[in-house]
Amino acid sequence: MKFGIVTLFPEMFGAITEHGVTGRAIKNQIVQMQYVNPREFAGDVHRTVDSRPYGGGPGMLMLANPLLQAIDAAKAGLKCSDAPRVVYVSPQGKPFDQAAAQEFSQRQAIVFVCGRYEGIDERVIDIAVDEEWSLGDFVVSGGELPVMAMIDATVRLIPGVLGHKDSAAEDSFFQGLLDCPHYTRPEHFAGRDVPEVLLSGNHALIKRWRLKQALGRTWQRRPDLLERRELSKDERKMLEEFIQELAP
Ligand SMILES: CN(C)c1cccc(CNc2ccc(C(N)=O)cn2)c1
Repeated sequence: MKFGIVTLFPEMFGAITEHGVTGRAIKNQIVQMQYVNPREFAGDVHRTVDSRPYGGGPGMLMLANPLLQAIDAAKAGLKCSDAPRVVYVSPQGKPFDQAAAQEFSQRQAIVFVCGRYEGIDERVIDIAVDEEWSLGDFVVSGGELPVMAMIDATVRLIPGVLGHKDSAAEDSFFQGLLDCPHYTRPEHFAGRDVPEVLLSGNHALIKRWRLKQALGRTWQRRPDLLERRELSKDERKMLEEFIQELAP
């Protein structure tokens, strides 16, 4: 999978290209990253990429012309048979979630546009942006960090990227639930023991316990996620049991 990144700060992306699962995916050439800096297309001697907003207001906006040229260069640079879709990441976008990461991971390529300042001239969105996505309802200084998070969430779902093939599949967000509690050695720590079932070696029981914990936690912390998820008869029974066990 290829990513074309339009950004004023390409060096920020070292955070995902030099480390961990994403770094290994790039080293193994499962993933390719290319960068285009709008400053390369700034016409004037000062290489200006921002300008004050018409109508007044605080802050600056990214100029359309350098951005549009950078987006075109990024699309061309990916050399994809199907033109890659251009994704602009901003607080005004559609909420990104695991399902979106799953869908992104099946694409051949994506061009991400990282806004800075107070955003970009709207005509760039009208002319060149195919999709607008948001990492959540908050503002950071630039689109780079949200884009890196989206790329990380996407890349780990590409087959062959994660060592233990089940790791991603077991990501409980896969089943629309929060994750269950996890334990590792030592068995006894700070006067707290690992739940017996996890030491039993009974994989059916362990699987059931984990699903029950995931259902219970989701019910406790994120009831909104439960609303969006059909529960099977057995899952409903497990959730009832979990609630019973809370306040016997
Ligand atoms: C209107 N405005 C402030 C703005 C507009 C566009 C880009 C930026 C750059 N900052 C970002 C980008 C994305 C997100 C997110 N939630 O995905 C948060 N912050 C800011």
